[in-house]
Amino acid sequence: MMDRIQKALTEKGKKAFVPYIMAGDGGLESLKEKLLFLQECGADAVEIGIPFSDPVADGPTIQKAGIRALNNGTTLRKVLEKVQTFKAEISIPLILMTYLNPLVAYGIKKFAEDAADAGISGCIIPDLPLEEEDFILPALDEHEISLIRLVTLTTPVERIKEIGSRATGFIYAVTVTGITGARNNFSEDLAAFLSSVKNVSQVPVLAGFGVSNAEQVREVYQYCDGVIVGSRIINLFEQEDLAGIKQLVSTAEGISLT
Ligand SMILES: O=P(O)(O)OC[C@@H](O)[C@@H](O)c1c[nH]c2ccccc12
Repeated sequence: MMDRIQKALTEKGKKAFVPYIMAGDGGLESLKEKLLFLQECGADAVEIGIPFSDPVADGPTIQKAGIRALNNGTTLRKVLEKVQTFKAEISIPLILMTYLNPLVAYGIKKFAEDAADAGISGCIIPDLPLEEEDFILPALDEHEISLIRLVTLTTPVERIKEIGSRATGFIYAVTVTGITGARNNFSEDLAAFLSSVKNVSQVPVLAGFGVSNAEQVREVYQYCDGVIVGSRIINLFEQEDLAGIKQLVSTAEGISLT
């Protein structure tokens, strides 16, 4: 059965565009406004980052956004409380990106309950290994929150298969070796990598890390079902370039799935 995320990413028949924003960057008050704007631009889902003091996978742009958010007192609890107040106005799935530590500190069961209450559809937990999923999956399942799993260019084939068979929502294919942030070009192995992930996946495969302009979006669309753009979106919001965001998100329009 398709979950909410999978449905949202496929029902329009076009490639998916999923922006990432850091909750609390620019003040938690701006979160609603940003989400409504991205929804209006045609984003198919939004990934909301929870700021954390040791963000091991984050590049400079996301790290700085995280520091700004932490400095103005943003916490997982405040984000969930805030999103709960305007969830009725958001129709696209919201996916939380958080490291494990804030979840454990919050309490897994309580987190799943409060996230569901805030209308959250999925979670990305980059430092949760496949082998350790069991202590969190039952709580997420109970509240119909999908766990989004990551694969990278260095993930062994057997492991990609295992992830493909467990996948819910979408598979997050990391297109570079290293941290988030803009890149000039992708690995030569990108096409083969994304195709191999697609071959074993029942759910859409979205590529992210280093995708920062329309040309790169179109390039990765050749090999997968959608894209996630973080650092560039954060920069454009910082520059208050809303037209630039609108234009970038609309790259997906008219590019059909398959
Ligand atoms: O910023 P980029 O290069 O566009 O990549 C997306 C990324 O920022 C976002 O999905 C993300 C931010 N932090 C992460 C940590 C792990 C996995 C993914 C993420």
